[in-house]
Amino acid sequence: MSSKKTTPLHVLTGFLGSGKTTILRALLADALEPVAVLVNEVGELGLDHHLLERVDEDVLLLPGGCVCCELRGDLLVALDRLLERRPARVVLETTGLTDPAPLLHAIAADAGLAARVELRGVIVAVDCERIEELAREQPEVRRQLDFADRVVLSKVDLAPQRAQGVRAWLEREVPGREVRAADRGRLDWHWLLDRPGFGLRASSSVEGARGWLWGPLAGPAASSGDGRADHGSIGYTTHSIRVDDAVEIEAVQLWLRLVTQLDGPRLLRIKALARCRASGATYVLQSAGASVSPPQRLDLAPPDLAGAEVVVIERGMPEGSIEPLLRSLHEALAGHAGADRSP
Ligand SMILES: Nc1nc2c(ncn2[C@@H]2O[C@H](COP(=O)(O)OP(=O)(O)OP(=O)(O)O)[C@@H](O)[C@H]2O)c(=O)[nH]1
Repeated sequence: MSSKKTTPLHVLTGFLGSGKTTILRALLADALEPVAVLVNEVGELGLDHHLLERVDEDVLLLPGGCVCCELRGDLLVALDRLLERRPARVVLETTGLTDPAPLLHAIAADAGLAARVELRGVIVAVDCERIEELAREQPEVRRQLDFADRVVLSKVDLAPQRAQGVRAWLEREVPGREVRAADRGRLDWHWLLDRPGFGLRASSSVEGARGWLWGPLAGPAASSGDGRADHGSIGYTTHSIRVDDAVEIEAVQLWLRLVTQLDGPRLLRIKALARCRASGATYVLQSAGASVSPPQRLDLAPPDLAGAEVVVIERGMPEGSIEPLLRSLHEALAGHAGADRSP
């Protein structure tokens, strides 16, 4: 075991909308030590750092792709930059579509980085309401669970009767994982962060990780031999929209409810930051599949946001459906609630 001082690095993953940012926001609010954060987002418009409500040099954003494939080089540079600030620990929040294997390999294979960080394991956020359906339909979910050291159950308050069943399901599907429930993001940080990871499959940090990363990989989204996640074959598409004028929050929220009723399973994630026309306040509007969250008012609003920024992540929508969907979004942003989606 090395005696050099290394910085604990925690990988926080989980499917789109599973509660990663909520956990991280609670952690940052409670942390008694300097925690640096790297947030990777699929969409080109990075919104998550606003949701963390902490915008400073200890929070770095990596938007526009996945660190497990197209942004791997950027990941290493960004981690290097964060480590320069000598944080007590670093948390990497992946996108919801990340395959942990090539990501962990990229970290372990970079000799400079591997000498400076101690991989403390993979934390997977699991949406209690949706996990079983997601595991059937979205190949990344199984991969993320396969690599989990600790599983955090989120949204237990929305589905308290499901929590016990989800625990039993996890024990059947990925036996031996440590599982705890979060209370709207909050949980025992000592349990989450201070205990060493990779304990289930290997003996110690990076070297140990290397062994199991290159062992046989299970699951339908297995990476290619060179460690690249093939997002192409399970493709997703992102659409980013900006408007300069403030919006009617109710109209956009209604649009969100309508489109997710129609196309929930294919509309993997929609997130909007929007300035309210009536009050001038900034709101986050969002959905994950067919599940729409209530509008959330941001205390720390981005000063340069005059109108709205929206990211739509979809998988498998026919081309002929996208154009009317985006047109109806523009109409909702302009204030026409329930806008017609027909081509
Ligand atoms: N009621 C309730 N809502 C939650 C809980 N955890 C997360 N949410 C809500 O679920 C939605 C998605 O949560 P996020 O934390 O943004 O999920 P995420 O995994 O970071 O999403 P992506 O970064 O887009 O993949 C938000 O509206 C959250 O407020 C919870 O424990 N209870």
